[in-house]
Amino acid sequence: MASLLIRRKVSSLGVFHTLNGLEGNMKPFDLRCEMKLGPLFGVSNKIRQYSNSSATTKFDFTDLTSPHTWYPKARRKRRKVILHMGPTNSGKTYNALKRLESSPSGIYCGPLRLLAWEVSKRLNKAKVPCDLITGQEREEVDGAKHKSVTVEMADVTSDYGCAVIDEIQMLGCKTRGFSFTRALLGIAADELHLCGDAAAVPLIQEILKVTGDHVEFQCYERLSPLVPLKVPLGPFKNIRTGDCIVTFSRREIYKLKRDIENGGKHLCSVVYGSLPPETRTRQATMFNDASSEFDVLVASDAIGMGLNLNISRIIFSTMTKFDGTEMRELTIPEVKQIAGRAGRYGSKFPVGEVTCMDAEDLPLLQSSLNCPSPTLESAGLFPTFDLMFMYSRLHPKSGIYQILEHFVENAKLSANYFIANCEEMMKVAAVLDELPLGLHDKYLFCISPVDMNDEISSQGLTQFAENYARKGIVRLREIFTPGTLKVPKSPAALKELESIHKVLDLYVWLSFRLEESFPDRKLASSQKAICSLLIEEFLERLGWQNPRPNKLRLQSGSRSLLSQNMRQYL
Ligand SMILES: Nc1ncnc2c1ncn2[C@@H]1O[C@H](COP(=O)(O)OP(=O)(O)OP(=O)(O)O)[C@@H](O)[C@H]1O
Repeated sequence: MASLLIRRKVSSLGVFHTLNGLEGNMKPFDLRCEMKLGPLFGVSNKIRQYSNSSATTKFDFTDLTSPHTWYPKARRKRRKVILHMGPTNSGKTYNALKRLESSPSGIYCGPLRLLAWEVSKRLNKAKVPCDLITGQEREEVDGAKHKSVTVEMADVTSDYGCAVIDEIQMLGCKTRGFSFTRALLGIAADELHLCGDAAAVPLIQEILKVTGDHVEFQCYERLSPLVPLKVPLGPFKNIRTGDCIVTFSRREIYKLKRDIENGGKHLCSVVYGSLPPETRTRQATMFNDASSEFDVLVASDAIGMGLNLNISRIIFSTMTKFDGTEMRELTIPEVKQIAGRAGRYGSKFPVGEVTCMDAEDLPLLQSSLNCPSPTLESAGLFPTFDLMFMYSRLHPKSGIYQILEHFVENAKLSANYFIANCEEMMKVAAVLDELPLGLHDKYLFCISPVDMNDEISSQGLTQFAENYARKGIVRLREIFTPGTLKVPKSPAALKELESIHKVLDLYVWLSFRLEESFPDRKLASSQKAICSLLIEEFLERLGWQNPRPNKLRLQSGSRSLLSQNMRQYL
């Protein structure tokens, strides 16, 4: 029987997650349904507690209109919520962390592993023992009553004196926003400090109207000026000490570093998302240290949040980035966030400057800095495990893929919320359904922050899929008549093909993502490409529609070469 407090460790991905069993849905509940479900997972008393005994309305698992009721522990408190709102470099986080430090217990939830890492270091240094919990690591400190976590790891089952959620405007993020919403609604703290852009204020106020919390504001002004320059950088000889050139791919970072260092005047530190925190800190320290020769920084937008660096001038090498799906222009908040790193208060440079490498990018830079960030309209939401579990008991044949699909298609939401973009989760879900795992493990794998830009976690997941892909290829050789691609007709064989297809498809997708993020890696590209071609063959011959046309992005040269070689594998 499931206990109310489910606490598990998924060691293969280093994920630790706590979930409050039935977090309580205070909706009318069909008692017949309770009778059926309650004994199965030992929560009938809990359900009864939140159910209306006179109600006869059928319980609708896809009704997500009152997510605040999922967190009874937080609802039992009248939390004091302090909104620290203002531009970058205005001291919002500084003030919130001061409160956290002086509180008898607390939790910091940040958007980046590096920020969680910095806050835990800072608190421990200030003799406030603090655990560090992220998707990659769990470092426990003796006697710690404080935790510094990435927001996905926020604990909604414990009581805290103080909690800080940094960069709260990210609750509008399509993919990760739901974790910020969960932390906002679910953390049971006497004081909850929210730091971020003022664009999130109306939405947060709306969301908190129903929680009974007491809301206060602290508004901030930038602590040092930021000056947009009217001229672009021009040639690399114009680079000077304290410059930070921002670009969005690792390949481009190293190319810029080479180009600048070839000029013979500067050495460059580099900072990007997938560097281990220790390495990033070393690179940042070298750059911050006036006596070091590394006086220029080349970085990705990983410097955009929270990091305090001695940057005098931010130079955008481009104003477009690939966001995992397409190339697009930087958004206003992204431009502000990155530009805001120049001239940090207390750094060597009291005034920050910002420009672009190319003159044609200047108008977009200027307009983005001059416009207020668009007001956030809605926050991400994702059903809790309890809701999925209950749904699965009534539909025992559904895998997690189908359950997710059902929730995405049928979720009922209030105007303040949108359902999280589950595209990536569903790709993982499709593979998980082929594996002998329980629903809870599958759920954890799906919502785990497997950062596909992080080499270790993405590689882990890819290897996981690869093993199954290999088995799939072996099986394909058995199913197909050697030398031909004649498709068997029996429903069982077709079903099997469909599941092999799912695994191969996921494997190929993961491999391409991995290669995109880490171009230096030598992946087994021929095997990957063969999988890709097999998938296309299946789709064509079975008349299935390719759900992601053009996503596999096989170059045409290697395509025809592999097409020739493919038959030997069948
Ligand atoms: N009262 C203060 N005394 C000393 N240093 C301060 C004070 N307020 C802020 N700072 C310093 O100013 C810098 C910017 O502060 P902080 O990181 O809190 O800004 P922020 O508004 O959260 O910015 P961002 O949104 O860009 O992360 C930090 O280096 C911080 O330590």
